[in-house]
Amino acid sequence: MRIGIAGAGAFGTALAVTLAQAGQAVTLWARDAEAVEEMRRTRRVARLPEIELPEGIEPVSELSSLFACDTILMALPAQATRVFVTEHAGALAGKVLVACAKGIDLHSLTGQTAIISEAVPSATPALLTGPSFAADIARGLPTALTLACADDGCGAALQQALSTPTLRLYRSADVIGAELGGALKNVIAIACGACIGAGLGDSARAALMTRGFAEMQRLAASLGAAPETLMGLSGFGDLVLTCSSELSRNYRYGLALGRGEAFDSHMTVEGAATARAVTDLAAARGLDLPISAVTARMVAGDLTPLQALDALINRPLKEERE
Ligand SMILES: NC(=O)C1=CN([C@@H]2O[C@H](COP(=O)(O)OP(=O)(O)OC[C@H]3O[C@@H](n4cnc5c(N)ncnc54)[C@H](O)[C@@H]3O)[C@@H](O)[C@H]2O)C=CC1
Ligand SMILES: O=C(CO)COP(=O)(O)O
Repeated sequence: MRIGIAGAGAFGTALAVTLAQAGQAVTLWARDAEAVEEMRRTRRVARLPEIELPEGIEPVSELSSLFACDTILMALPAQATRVFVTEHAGALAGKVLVACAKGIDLHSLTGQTAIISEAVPSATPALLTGPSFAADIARGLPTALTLACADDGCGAALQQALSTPTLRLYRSADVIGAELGGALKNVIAIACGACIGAGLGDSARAALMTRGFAEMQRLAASLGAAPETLMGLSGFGDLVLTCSSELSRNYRYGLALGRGEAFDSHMTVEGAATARAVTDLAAARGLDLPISAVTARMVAGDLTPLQALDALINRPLKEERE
């Protein structure tokens, strides 16, 4: 298996580092030729400046080098994947394409693997997701993720090839469930950050995580996910990590909203677009997802965190299981 990674941001680089340290040769592609030249010279990447790139990583800016690989990990931001795979559908034909982004595409309202399948029908789509910060993976801290693939043989081969001494992969055939868990938890993480940033307390955050998880389960079930997948690493596991750590950009973005502060617009915050996508999906399916809905309105600047709280806490009382 010849592994290429599209996107030399934090996550793409972290995966390249752990794979190279485990002895794999990795082609790491970035679109910016100058940045790649700098990576070659310094063996460092801007998004993970404290990490030295091992020898096994070849940074490239030529797409032909990336397309020479048979297995490509797609580590671009979620909203960039559709354009990339559509533009390069011919070169990607027949390849194994592993989606690593966590977000719902705003244009199609589908997950990353559906975008891949639509643009490149002959590719085999898979998904790598679960609780992990790029910095932890790159530093060699222990991490467990989900490798989801509808094709069992391909899933097993990817599980073997992408596991390293510090990165343990569990296999799943429920691609839809795994990708929804990873995408939807980012929306709830923004809500939790806003809650803490606005000084509403840890009890309110626990309520948001729990009721937010109920929303994730509701939407995922309506889109065909297996309930147990949401209980695993890609759903519950990643929700816990992202809603409770200031290493999360989604959580930090929420904190800034809660405090009324500005946030770095160059930072990848997947939950912002996905909150809008979730609102559209919920409307189309007649689902009530109040936390996701007020989060989308906070992101759009239509509600302050305190107005969002007001909207949530004054809803009609109901049974917990509803
Ligand atoms: N950073 C983390 O800890 C983790 C990130 N992820 C997921 O990985 C995905 C990527 O995140 P990061 O690497 O952290 O983001 P990042 O912001 O560090 O890197 C994204 C990279 O993609 C490049 N890029 C953006 N648009 C592009 C386009 N149209 N064509 C080509 N390149 C483009 C950027 O220049 C940048 O190098 C996100 O969906 C995120 O949720 C998943 C697990 C952990
Ligand atoms: O997905 C992640 C952790 O599993 C990374 O979270 P952020 O994108 O919020 O930084």
